[in-house]
Amino acid sequence: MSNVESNLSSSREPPPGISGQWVYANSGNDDQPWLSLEPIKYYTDAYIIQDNKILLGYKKRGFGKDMYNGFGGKVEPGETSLEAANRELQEEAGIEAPLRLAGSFLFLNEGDDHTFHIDLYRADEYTGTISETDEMRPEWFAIPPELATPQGNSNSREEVPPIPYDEMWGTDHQWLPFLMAGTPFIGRADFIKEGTKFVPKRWWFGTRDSL
Ligand SMILES: CNc1ncnc2c1ncn2[C@@H]1O[C@H](COP(=O)(O)OP(=O)(O)OP(=O)(O)O)[C@@H](O)[C@H]1O
Repeated sequence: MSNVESNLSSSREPPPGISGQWVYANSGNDDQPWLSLEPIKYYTDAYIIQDNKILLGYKKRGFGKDMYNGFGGKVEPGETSLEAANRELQEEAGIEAPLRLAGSFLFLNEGDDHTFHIDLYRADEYTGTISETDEMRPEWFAIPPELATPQGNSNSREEVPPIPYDEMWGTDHQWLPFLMAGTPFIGRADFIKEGTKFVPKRWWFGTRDSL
């Protein structure tokens, strides 16, 4: 096998920390070394999808400040990941929803003493009134036309802006389409910090037909 072929086939293999039967979906900066895995801390992010729109929150303080993200946070001791996702959705957006696991990924940031394991949840309905909190400002964005479904009311979709990927984590555009399509996914994203910015160093995502 030539070097080019062996690099290509190894970049399609799941990275350290990822196991199970996953089909390669995308990767980037495959020539970069992976960071070394650190002890894992568990986090959640939750997304509401309705009428071909997705609800994101603009983070007003703390980690990820000034970026749009799902509603979520740390899994506290004694909680399951799903319990944490429900609690954080209530705390940060003021709503309740029948969240379902959509995928997960590992996030490493150079120099950090831990690896983030982030479970991503989705619900297609919610109860309560979406409310701005100290931490998050909720806003609706349009699902891209290729992922929009006929069930949704597309008129309201046209009244909101497209997903603001340039104000989100640098690898979100690699996996958020899987969450919106309902395709289970897993992955890993390593970042380096340049000044105050987090820059993707290397990433890999895989999918499968069902969880
Ligand atoms: C590529 N990297 C990433 N991509 C997408 N989302 C990421 C992320 N890295 C962290 N996140 C999310 O950012 C929130 C931080 O949580 P954070 O606010 O610190 O937690 P929590 O609310 O428990 O904290 P406080 O109680 O306020 O300290 C939490 O939803 C977590 O999933």
